[in-house]
Amino acid sequence: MAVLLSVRDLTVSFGTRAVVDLARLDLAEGEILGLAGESGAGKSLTGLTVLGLSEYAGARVTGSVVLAGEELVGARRRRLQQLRGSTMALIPQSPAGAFNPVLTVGTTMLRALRLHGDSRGRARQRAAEAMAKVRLETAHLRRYPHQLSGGQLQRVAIALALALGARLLVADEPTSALDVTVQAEICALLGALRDSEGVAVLFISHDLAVLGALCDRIAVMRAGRLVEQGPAPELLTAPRADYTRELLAAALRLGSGEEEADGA
Ligand SMILES: Nc1ncnc2c1ncn2[C@@H]1O[C@H](COP(=O)(O)OP(=O)(O)OP(=O)(O)O)[C@@H](O)[C@H]1O
Repeated sequence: MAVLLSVRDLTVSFGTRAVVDLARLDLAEGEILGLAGESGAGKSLTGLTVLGLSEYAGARVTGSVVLAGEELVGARRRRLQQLRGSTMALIPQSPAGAFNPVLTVGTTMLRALRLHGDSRGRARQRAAEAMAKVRLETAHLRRYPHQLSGGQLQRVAIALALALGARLLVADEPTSALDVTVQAEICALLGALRDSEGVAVLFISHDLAVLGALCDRIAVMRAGRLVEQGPAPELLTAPRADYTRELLAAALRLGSGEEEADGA
């Protein structure tokens, strides 16, 4: 499969402190790559940097991030704005904050599509098509964000990205605010969209069980650096790095602790 995203020698720094230092990370078209690691490992900043957003947080970025053949590090803000939506999109942890509360989600979607150059008719058609892809009725477009559940709103956020034509979704803990059943539904949806639409997903999570169920490959980060990466089943069953083994052991302990709590 063709490479969609190629990261090389990427550093992200605040002052003199480099919090991300990634030698090499690739993502193919139609691939789901999980980014794992404990809190503070630099996962979110890596995602934000791919989206061209970390400079807004005051970070300095060096190295190379090539998306669909185009260098993003040092690209003009206006160009990055165009690419966010048309080629790449953020699927946030809490989509409620990403939607304007006083507009119906349909109005938000139509405005975004019109901003990216669609006619009114084309925008309506695309919005309806995208809602079908995320398996939501178009009637939901007439609702306000607070009238939708967290899972439905997350689907609308994904629909908006698809309607705009995004090829890469950067999903930063997109299911951690949802209950377990809805979490599984959103993961299944992302897997289905990879298969049917060929979208690629950079899926950021500290939850190895979620990553194992969804991802084609997993990359493990620690203190800003890549510890190891590989196909998900191999990495989870035969990790090479001690740190990955520690993360897996911690996840297992957490899992068994939850079972005890459930059984109590
Ligand atoms: N705006 C900022 N200014 C200074 N340091 C920051 C800023 N944003 C993040 N950092 C630091 O960068 C490091 C990486 O943060 P990041 O949010 O990417 O970690 P993470 O792996 O996503 O963690 P979590 O799972 O808790 O979200 C942390 O040490 C954090 O304190």
